[in-house]
Amino acid sequence: MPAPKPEVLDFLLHRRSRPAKTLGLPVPSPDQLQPILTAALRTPDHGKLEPWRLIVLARGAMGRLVRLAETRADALGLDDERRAKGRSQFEASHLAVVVVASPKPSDKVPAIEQTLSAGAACLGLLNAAEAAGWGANWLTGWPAHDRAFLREGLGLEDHEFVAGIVHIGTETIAPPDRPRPDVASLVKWVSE
Ligand SMILES: Cc1cc2nc3c(=O)[nH]c(=O)nc-3n(C[C@H](O)[C@H](O)[C@H](O)COP(=O)(O)O)c2cc1C
Repeated sequence: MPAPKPEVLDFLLHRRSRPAKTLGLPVPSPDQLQPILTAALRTPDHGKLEPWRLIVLARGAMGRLVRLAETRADALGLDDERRAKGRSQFEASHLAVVVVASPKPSDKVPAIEQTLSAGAACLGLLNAAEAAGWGANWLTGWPAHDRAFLREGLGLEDHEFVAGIVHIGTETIAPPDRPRPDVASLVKWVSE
């Protein structure tokens, strides 16, 4: 049995996101981000298909994405609230990592399992960022589901999609934790 790592278990018992709009400067440097990305991609992956890839959005990319979100909101006829939501995550962000689900053709590994692996990479990214002392938040929003935004803004191919846009930065305030699940009501033990 591997040696217990109580500090790691304690971390997992208390890990939490920080709202993207409360994340400020500084953000991780490329060198600081590298182990976080490496940890994120050390994710369970049935068949070693690597059905994901990452796009790091630096501050310089955000203005272009804000403008594209505006253009797409016009094209889609979105109301002011939806328009502002689509824009705001890029407006407020200094650094984000897009986890792109990039499914691979496989007779053995169903598409859903490849999607789950991409989701696991998102959680790995969140946890690694927090473990490294940063705040992070996993968002999507309508632009993450808009094919034109994905193609023009992020260069995704048509078979690819966004599993998550994980914003990373420095915590400025610590809002109260959200209520957590009642574990007993969600776990069933089966013994025979
Ligand atoms: C796939 C996915 C997409 C999400 N997209 C959004 C979003 O667009 N906007 C939002 O406010 N929260 C979104 N959330 C929820 C946030 O990540 C939220 O902060 C998170 O559930 C808090 O969880 P934690 O504190 O356990 O990390 C999303 C969560 C998941 C799993």
